[in-house]
Amino acid sequence: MAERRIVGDRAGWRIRVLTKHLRHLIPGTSLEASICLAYEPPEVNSGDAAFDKSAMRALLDGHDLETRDWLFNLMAKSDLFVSRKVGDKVFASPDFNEPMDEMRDKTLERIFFLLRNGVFKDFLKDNSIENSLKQMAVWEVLGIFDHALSVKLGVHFILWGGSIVSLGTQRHHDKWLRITEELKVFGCFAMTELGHGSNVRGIETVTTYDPSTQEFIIDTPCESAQKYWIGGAAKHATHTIVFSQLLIDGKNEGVHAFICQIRDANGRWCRGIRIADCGHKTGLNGVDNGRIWFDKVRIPRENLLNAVADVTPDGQYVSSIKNPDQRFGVFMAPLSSGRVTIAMHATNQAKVGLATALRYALTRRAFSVSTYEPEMLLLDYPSHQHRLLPLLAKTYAMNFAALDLKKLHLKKNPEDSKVVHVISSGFKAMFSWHSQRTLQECREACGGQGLKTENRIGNLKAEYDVQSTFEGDNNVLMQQLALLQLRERGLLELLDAEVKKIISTGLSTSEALMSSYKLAENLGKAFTERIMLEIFQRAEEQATGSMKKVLGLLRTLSVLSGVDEEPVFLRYGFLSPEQSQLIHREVPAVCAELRPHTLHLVDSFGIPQPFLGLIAYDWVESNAWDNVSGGSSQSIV
Ligand SMILES: Cc1cc2nc3c(=O)[nH]c(=O)nc-3n(C[C@H](O)[C@H](O)[C@H](O)COP(=O)(O)OP(=O)(O)OC[C@H]3O[C@@H](n4cnc5c(N)ncnc54)[C@H](O)[C@@H]3O)c2cc1C
Repeated sequence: MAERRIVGDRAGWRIRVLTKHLRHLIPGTSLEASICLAYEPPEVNSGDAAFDKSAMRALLDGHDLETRDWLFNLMAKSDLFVSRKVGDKVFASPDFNEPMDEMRDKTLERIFFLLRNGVFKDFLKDNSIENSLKQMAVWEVLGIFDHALSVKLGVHFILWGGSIVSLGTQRHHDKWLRITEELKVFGCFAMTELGHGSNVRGIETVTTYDPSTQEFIIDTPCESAQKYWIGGAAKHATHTIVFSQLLIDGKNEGVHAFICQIRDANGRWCRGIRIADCGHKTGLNGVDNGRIWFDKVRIPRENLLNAVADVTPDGQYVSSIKNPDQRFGVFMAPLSSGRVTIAMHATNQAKVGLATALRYALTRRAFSVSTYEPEMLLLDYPSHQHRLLPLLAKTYAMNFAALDLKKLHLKKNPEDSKVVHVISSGFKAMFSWHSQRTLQECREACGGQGLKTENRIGNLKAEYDVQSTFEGDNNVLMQQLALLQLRERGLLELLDAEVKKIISTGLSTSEALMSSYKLAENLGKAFTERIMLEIFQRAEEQATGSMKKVLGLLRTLSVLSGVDEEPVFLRYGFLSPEQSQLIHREVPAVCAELRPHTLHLVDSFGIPQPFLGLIAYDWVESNAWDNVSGGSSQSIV
């Protein structure tokens, strides 16, 4: 019966689509059903959900569902965010065909629209965990719309504002937080230099102190010390946090952070400041990245962010942290928040890509098993399931892990900082790599449609590509991770043996660790995956019935496929060849079991239709003639 109902729905649907087409093209035509259109909405090719999708969505999002829906809705109703309307559907996405300057101005316009609508209210003045979680929900939703928008705001609120909160004291909070929240100042974060990116300790900007005027003097002593890539600096920022070596009485006290104004109220550079544009990028052109030189710029003594170190009016250096390594660690703290945000964004991008590609796989048919048989749905090919469903399972695992990380980060005590640093570094690196890999697979899984701007996936890849290198380069983070404190036994023992062997040849410990980089990186991955598995199991405990069963399948698939694709397990003898073969056979079986749940699993992401990519079905259903008319796809608003 159920089968007959679905077949009936399909036939009815085809007739409706054809009717629409032919009436439009040849008014008055008499119509018959035809099989020439092989697209059906994804819902036709999925049964009813075996679990409660709203409960699954609540488990995935974890907090602030109302805020998320309110913001999605606010954007989907504004022409500033909607690039295209197709029949009764709207598609919210930036126009990536706009010239760079227009994209940057549009980002700013969107920010002020959000400000007028109260989106940033109490973002910095209210430090409660509830308010911080709400902010994170806002970043997530904005990031689903556009990475440039979330980066530009992230630089202003998380890096500039967050540095003032965590590295500054009351006098800084009183002076800067309210005007930051109201966007009366626009802040940026100048850490990276042309000569030093990953190695922040090596930066060459120098700050000295003049007791006669009670001012600091910031200087760019050479070309490699110019600040580079500074988000917001090229056009809009009025102020920056500058990271610089602090020289007191000729002694280098290490990297410190200062507040410095770079533009006046008319947008002109302040005295001693020079700024240049980093120019067009392969993605993220809605952000104005710039270069800054400081030519002996004078700032008041109070502009040193002095939570852990200060300079007295007569020029004495004082610090509550004597150990320079620990002090440096504190100054890097704002980057932890950035890494938590990247872990969330990376998960969400994978979700948008998968929701789009899996919906496509549930509408698109290609080839028949035998002549006269209907063509098969892409998602019914085991190979297609094998390409996409393990990525879906891993994305679920990442979702729970990112949610856990957010809470760990917001609730941390000072003594937890190192743990948060290690976990956020591992998650940031693994998730951003996973997201890029997923988007590429999704783009290919949509065939030619994957290249269409409206499909979103290609642009997401370009816009989010930078995640693997900023806020700590992934490769560097993964090695640091392993060296710090991890105890993944098998790999750790191997690493230990290898390092000792190299040292016995006369090399230093650092040199030995450097040449054992592959083992160190694998150790980092093993650690991260184990933590993710533990978090997944905890999330599963909150579910019951069918939902628990489906989550169990996803967990199994994420672990099995992770092991299956990672030759390190076999190479180092953690798995026998027989175990490896068994896993290899199990992955397709679990994929097949998950297949009926696919649409409901991506629906549970809670990402509304306007924020997903346009799939082939959308074109057939309501838009086939728009393209024929020759208009640019971005101009039909
Ligand atoms: C779009 C964009 C926006 C940015 N926004 C800001 C901003 O607002 N503020 C800011 O301060 N910075 C910003 N940055 C800079 C960013 O943080 C740096 O690019 C990043 O830290 C990497 O530094 P780098 O580019 O100098 O790379 P490098 O440090 O030169 O690294 C190059 C390569 O060398 C490898 N490598 C480096 N060290 C090691 C090692 N020890 N062992 C093995 N391999 C190593 C890395 O893995 C990497 O693959 C931004 C960058 C971009 C592209």
